Amino acid sequence: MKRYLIIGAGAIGASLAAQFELNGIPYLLCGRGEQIRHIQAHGIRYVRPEGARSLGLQACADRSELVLTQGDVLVFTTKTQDLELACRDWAWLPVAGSGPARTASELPVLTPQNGLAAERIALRWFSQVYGASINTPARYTELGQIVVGGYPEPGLVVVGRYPQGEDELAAGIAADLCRAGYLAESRPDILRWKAAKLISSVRNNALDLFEGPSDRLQAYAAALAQEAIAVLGAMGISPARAQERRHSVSHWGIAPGCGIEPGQQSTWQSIARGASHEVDFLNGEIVRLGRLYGVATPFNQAIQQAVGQLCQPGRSAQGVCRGQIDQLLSAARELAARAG
Ligand SMILES: NC(=O)C1=CN([C@@H]2O[C@H](COP(=O)(O)OP(=O)(O)OC[C@H]3O[C@@H](n4cnc5c(N)ncnc54)[C@H](OP(=O)(O)O)[C@@H]3O)[C@@H](O)[C@H]2O)C=CC1
Ligand SMILES: CC(C)(CO)C(=O)C(=O)O
Repeated sequence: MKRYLIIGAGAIGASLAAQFELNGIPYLLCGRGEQIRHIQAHGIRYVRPEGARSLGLQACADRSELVLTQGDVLVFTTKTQDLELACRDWAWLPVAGSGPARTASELPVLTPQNGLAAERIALRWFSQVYGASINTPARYTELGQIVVGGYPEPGLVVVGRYPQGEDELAAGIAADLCRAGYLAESRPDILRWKAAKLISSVRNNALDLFEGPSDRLQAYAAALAQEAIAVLGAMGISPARAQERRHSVSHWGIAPGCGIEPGQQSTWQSIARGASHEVDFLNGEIVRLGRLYGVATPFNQAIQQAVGQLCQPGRSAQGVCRGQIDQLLSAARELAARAG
């Protein structure tokens, strides 16, 4: 029987676990630190637009106590910057039973991270990697509480074998996610779906940390997205269009007043908690790919650099650091002039 081992008890991991718990899908949430200890002791306060409830979750704080089985699917729900370490920690764990998998590296893994880097990272250790693009407004900023504002379904998910292909397992995972309440589907071209999500991540996430006149913020957002589109074009990737979804999603959105505020996406949340941020794998991924494919990316480079400088290690978790859009614009123009 299939069981989902969800590794990382943050916004995505704990909300997936909550949906699995509520809908009878076998899972175990494997986390670290005080968050998972708190979940083991008290469960979570799960806040949805319909209301908040206390929910006990199947949780594990120590993977050495765990027996992996042939039906396990590993779902890595760490931020991209933490994925390599998580893969190394899990790949060589033994798998019980007489099936084909002897170590976890032979079990399927699912990578719902934003960006394009996660699947490449996971493939170094795992032979069956399934990418996922997940659109779910989920918030983890308080110990023991997860808010998910997607309504009526918690979120939209596309799953596919990486680098491409559609198979029974991808279809089975999508079916389980549908049973868990998501609008989910499997597709043979997961890279195109992740590329489409990356455009919106580079447009919005890091810019949540900047303030200034809204027309300049909007113009900067458009420039970030244009660079991403140019880089993806140079790579020969045509991002998936919303109309390609098999489900109609026109009814779906973020419920007003649900506790998810505009401008507080996953990067903002990491910084609000004093945790490390993912910008080097979002805007930084566009910069890296731009360097590989010969596309200038001064706007993404300037924001990656500015966030890196704003969020030096060891900073306090009190208050989210803010940059000024005008300074960011000047830095991007200078980089563009230098690039010629
Ligand atoms: N939040 C959102 O609304 C959305 C997020 N995403 C994407 O999903 C991914 C996850 O984001 P999100 O859930 O917000 O991130 P969070 O920071 O909320 O959660 C990640 C969790 O993983 C834990 N973790 C890190 N390394 C390990 C490890 N080795 N073993 C066990 N646990 C570990 C972290 O612990 P610790 O707190 O100790 O660091 C943290 O609790 C990102 O790629 C993000 O871009 C996609 C769509 C929406
Ligand atoms: C915009 C959002 C909430 C969509 O899922 C997201 O991906 C993030 O916060 O990084």
